[in-house]
Amino acid sequence: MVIETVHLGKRYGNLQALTDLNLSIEPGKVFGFIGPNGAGKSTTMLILSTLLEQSEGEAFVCGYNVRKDPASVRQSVGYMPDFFGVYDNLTAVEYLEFYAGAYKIPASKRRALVGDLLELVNLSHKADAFVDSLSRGMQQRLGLARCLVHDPAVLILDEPASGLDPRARIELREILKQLRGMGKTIIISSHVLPELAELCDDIGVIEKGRLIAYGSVHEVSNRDTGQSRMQLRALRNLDKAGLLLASSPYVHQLTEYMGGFRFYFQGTEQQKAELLQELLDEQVAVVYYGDSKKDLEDVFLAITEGVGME
Ligand SMILES: Nc1ncnc2c1ncn2[C@@H]1O[C@H](COP(=O)(O)OP(=O)(O)OP(=O)(O)O)[C@@H](O)[C@H]1O
Repeated sequence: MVIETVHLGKRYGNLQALTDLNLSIEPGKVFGFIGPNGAGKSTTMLILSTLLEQSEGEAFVCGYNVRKDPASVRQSVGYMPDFFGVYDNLTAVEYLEFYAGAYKIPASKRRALVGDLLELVNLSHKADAFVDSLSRGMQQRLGLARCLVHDPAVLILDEPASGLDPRARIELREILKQLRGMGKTIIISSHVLPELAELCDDIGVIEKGRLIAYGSVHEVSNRDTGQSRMQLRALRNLDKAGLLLASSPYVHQLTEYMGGFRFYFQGTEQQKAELLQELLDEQVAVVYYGDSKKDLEDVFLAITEGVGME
């Protein structure tokens, strides 16, 4: 395991911000940490980055104990806080060279390293721009480059997509996919699930300091309700599709939606595949048949509903 927490807990005075957190993240995986504001995501990430000491339990990064061997953990981790300041009067190159120096990268190697990093985060064209003149999306990407200067095995990214417009989010996601392809283990937090669904191997949902769901995106999405929200779009024979769906024992709460239907499917993957085959046999010109993405948000709301309310 690259990251492991064992009965991890954190108290701030009287407030128990994190309770009995047990996580195991394998090498090369992207783990999405989801929860509303104040759930304990940042607290966990700060502990794993050695910037905050836990009150209970243990945490390990690349086999190093965060409390006993923080220097080794820091060499293994690139941490991006949810808010970071950028310095005025520094260009993107100078900014990254400064951090490369802080990580004791030899001066002779810094220029080439910074060039590579800027290319990775699509900022080569802004190398000599002042950092405070960059857009929010570009600053986020520069922040990502900053936490890569020492080539860490693990990236811990606290809400990296917050405050970004859709295009900037997509750009960030593409870069994260590249980093995943390079074998990095990534923990990324968000208070919205759909944003992470595509990127993550596993997700954990945290609420009031407790992990309340943990597993693959698919497992967590279907866990609570035991059913998945589906969407069908078709070009022709929609009336036939409607009749077929309405008569299926697996389909519930069928509604028309954007040139097709939305419905809840209660059944196995095999039964899902058979239903699609029946639609095709009826000459329904299917252009989309799959999970209704937007609804992952509903799942999140359903899972977290009532947690922490006595
Ligand atoms: N330094 C601190 N002192 C006291 N309480 C704190 C401190 N930092 C965080 N908390 C509290 O601990 C709880 C967890 O906060 P945390 O920042 O870990 O949540 P989060 O899930 O990261 O939320 P956000 O998305 O808002 O950052 C919250 O109730 C918060 O108010």
